[in-house]
Amino acid sequence: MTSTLTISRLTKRFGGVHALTDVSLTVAPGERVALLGHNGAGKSTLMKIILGLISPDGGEISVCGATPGDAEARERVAYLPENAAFHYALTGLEQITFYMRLRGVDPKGARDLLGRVGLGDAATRRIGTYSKGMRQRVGLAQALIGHPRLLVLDEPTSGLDPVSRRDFYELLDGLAAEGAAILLSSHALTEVEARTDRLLILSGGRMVAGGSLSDLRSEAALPVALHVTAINGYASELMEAFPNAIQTKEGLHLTCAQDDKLATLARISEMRGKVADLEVIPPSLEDIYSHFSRRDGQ
Ligand SMILES: Nc1ncnc2c1ncn2[C@@H]1O[C@H](COP(=O)(O)OP(=O)(O)OP(=O)(O)O)[C@@H](O)[C@H]1O
Repeated sequence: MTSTLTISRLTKRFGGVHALTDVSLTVAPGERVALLGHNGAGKSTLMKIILGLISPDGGEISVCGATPGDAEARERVAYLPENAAFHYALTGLEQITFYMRLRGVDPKGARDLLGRVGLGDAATRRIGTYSKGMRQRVGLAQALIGHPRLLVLDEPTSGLDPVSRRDFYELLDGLAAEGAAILLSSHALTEVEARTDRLLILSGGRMVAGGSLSDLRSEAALPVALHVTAINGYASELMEAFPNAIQTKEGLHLTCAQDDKLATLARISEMRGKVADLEVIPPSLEDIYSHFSRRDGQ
């Protein structure tokens, strides 16, 4: 399938700052891709280049087959900034009608668009009375004008409560199911783990990792943690069998390499008469993320 967004060896400098170095990525139609990275990693720079707001120093980029900033690309790409600001005195309906006119789209569809993002009932209320979650929805409605093929969303759920976040991702799921490609930046790791198809990690302007969580997990090969709860009175016997473990109130805590996981489990299983419970804790997305971010010397 032809990618909606194709970036190859993109480079951008600001004076002595290497904001992006050799960055390559693709986003296919219907794919939801999360862009992760520490502050200053280069996420906004990458988004600005995709939107055609700034030019790269090197590399190639194609948005729906066009060059960013061209009329064709601008028509097909939508952007939602982290804190979308609207005129507080306008109603949602007035605001979206205004944007539709600006984009040369028939504003008759404004109410439907607001209904689609769950603002049908609030359409004629002033935006000044909306909650942050509702304002984000106005931003999304604005981004959806003209059926964009690529949505670029800058930390779209920051500041939203868990229910609003879930609703927001449900909207994105629907758009992706219709074939829109979605690239969103986020610092909320556990959230994007569950709600996107692929994660990309930028660190110091370089793309240091990319793939599904399980791809990243196996590439990082971080140790697995095991919590063993001892049957009353057997904690010290278990400690003797695993001298490198840390003794806890209920039993012991040990770590082992991914490759040793089954062998370690087998050893614990041999001691089942002394073990009340066992919990295997895989590395979290935070662990995996710090692993890749650190690898670049950050
Ligand atoms: N216009 C500019 N002039 C000079 N340096 C810049 C400019 N824009 C970005 N930079 C630098 O480029 C690097 C990447 O910045 P960028 O804003 O892309 O990071 P980011 O990943 O979006 O960070 P954050 O998560 O904090 O928003 C940083 O070192 C930043 O200071």
